[in-house]
Amino acid sequence: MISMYIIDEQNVSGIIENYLTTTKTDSTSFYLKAAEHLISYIPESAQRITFFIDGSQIGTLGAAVAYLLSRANKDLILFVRASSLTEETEAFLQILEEQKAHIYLLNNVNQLQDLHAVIAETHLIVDALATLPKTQDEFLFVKQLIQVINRVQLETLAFDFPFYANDETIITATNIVTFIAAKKCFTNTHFLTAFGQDEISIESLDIPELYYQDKIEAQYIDQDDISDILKQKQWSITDHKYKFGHALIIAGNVGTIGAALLAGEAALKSGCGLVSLYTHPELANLVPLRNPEIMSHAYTDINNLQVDIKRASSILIGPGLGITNQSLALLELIFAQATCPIIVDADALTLIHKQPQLLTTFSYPVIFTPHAHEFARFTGLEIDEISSHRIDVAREFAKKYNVILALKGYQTIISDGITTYVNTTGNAAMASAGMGDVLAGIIAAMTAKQYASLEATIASVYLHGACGDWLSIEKDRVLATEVINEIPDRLQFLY
Ligand SMILES: NC(=O)C1=CN([C@@H]2O[C@H](COP(=O)(O)OP(=O)(O)OC[C@H]3O[C@@H](n4cnc5c(N)ncnc54)[C@H](OP(=O)(O)O)[C@@H]3O)[C@@H](O)[C@H]2O)[C@@H](O)CC1
Ligand SMILES: Nc1ncnc2c1ncn2[C@@H]1O[C@H](COP(=O)(O)OP(=O)(O)O)[C@@H](O)[C@H]1O
Repeated sequence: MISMYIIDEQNVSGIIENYLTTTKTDSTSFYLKAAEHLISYIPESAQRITFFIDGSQIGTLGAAVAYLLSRANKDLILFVRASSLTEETEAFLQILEEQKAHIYLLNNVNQLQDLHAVIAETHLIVDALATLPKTQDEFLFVKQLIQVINRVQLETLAFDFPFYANDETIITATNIVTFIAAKKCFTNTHFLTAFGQDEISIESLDIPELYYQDKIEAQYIDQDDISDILKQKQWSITDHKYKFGHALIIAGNVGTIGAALLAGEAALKSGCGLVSLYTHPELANLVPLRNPEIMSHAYTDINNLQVDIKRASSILIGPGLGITNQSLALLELIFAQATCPIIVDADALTLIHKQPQLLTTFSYPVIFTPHAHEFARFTGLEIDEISSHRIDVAREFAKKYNVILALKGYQTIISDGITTYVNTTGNAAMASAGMGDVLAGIIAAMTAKQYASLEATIASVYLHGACGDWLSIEKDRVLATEVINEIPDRLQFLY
């Protein structure tokens, strides 16, 4: 993990400025001290180095590193993209100019034609750009600049984050050193596809958390967080099954009874005391043949269902349920009568979209677990919009509907609208049918065991991914049932 906290990349300059002003730190000394650390990221073998800097504080860090490198007799070319520079950058550039570094002001598209040839002669690119384009002209300029830089295919060190024009046009950095904390752009799907966490190092710049705590957008979940959550519940040798909670699951249909079984089995393996499954009338009798621990009923048995709704300590609705009027009626019944946390997954997410008034009436915790496609269907947002702003869209949705949202995928985002978490477990070997049904079953168990809903969701998402990571050490593909069987061991390990 690179850092626990995630901040917006556009806040870094302000945080540095505020820190320098508040602490009355001498800014030149600050940048030079930071540059002394940063210089260790420059390979010894790179003799000719191209810098791209701008008017941001990141640009100043670039200029400070260039200044130190010029004293080490490196050959430097600096391209400066800015209408105004910080005082410190101006001062560093003045010295660099005196020391015969090549400095070019980069403000004209025509200059880009010759840029490729100039950069190609060097051994390393340092991307110290951080000011995102504000106008269409700037955007077009930056886009072309990035394309030229990427075409050279040189080793590229990015300061803070690889500079980007949009999701498709990002500097293809080979190394990233990020400042203060991790950056929000790192959680976007395009970035996650382009860069691995291994390529990212962090330098705190010795700025204490106090100076950015109000800018924290999200935090990565780590193993210690999960252990702390799990340890909140200690079980006694005299406990009976009701102490471990009763999960009520409404799931499955003709052709998708598997989803219901996966959720039910996952709930049991996650330590739930009892699981009651309500499913399609033709399938209810088949459930015990596969899993005798699960109590199964037809979802048309409304009298029994109403009793179980009152007895349940968590209710999961949706996996494989089907998008039918019957399912919608069940959803309405649950929302009307529940007194415990509800997990809304899969088809129930699609159905609830048709009855949004349900989301204005509940008084118990509600947990939504959409994948990106289900989330797009619900919100009307484009998949691209979701992929580019995963933290923002998850937080805003959770806040708007007063629910806990787990936006699934690589690095699942979990938010209650106030605090947002980014999961650090799970991998593409888990991209197989029924994997989300298993997660829903784990969350049903954790909430049934009376963990607070947000903490139950975080712990479940982490545990689910940890099972997948463990299994994928020896396998390229991981099945949903394999994850279920791994749950008890991983759970014990995390305790
Ligand atoms: N054994 C069983 O009984 C099983 C039963 N199941 C049950 O089936 C029901 C339907 O669930 P479902 O998610 O497959 O279909 P649905 O919501 O219509 O989405 C379809 C489109 O969404 C997309 N997409 C899909 N996943 C995505 C992702 N992770 N992240 C992003 N996008 C994703 C993809 O579109 P694409 O990206 O290819 O354009 C795809 O074409 C549900 O009740 C479930 O519980 C399944 O769990 C399987 C095992
Ligand atoms: N590439 C991936 N990296 C990490 N986790 C993944 C990846 N692909 C899928 N998963 C996880 O697997 C689960 C898939 O859920 P979902 O798409 O609802 O599956 P299904 O509908 O088949 O049950 C989610 O928890 C998701 O986070």
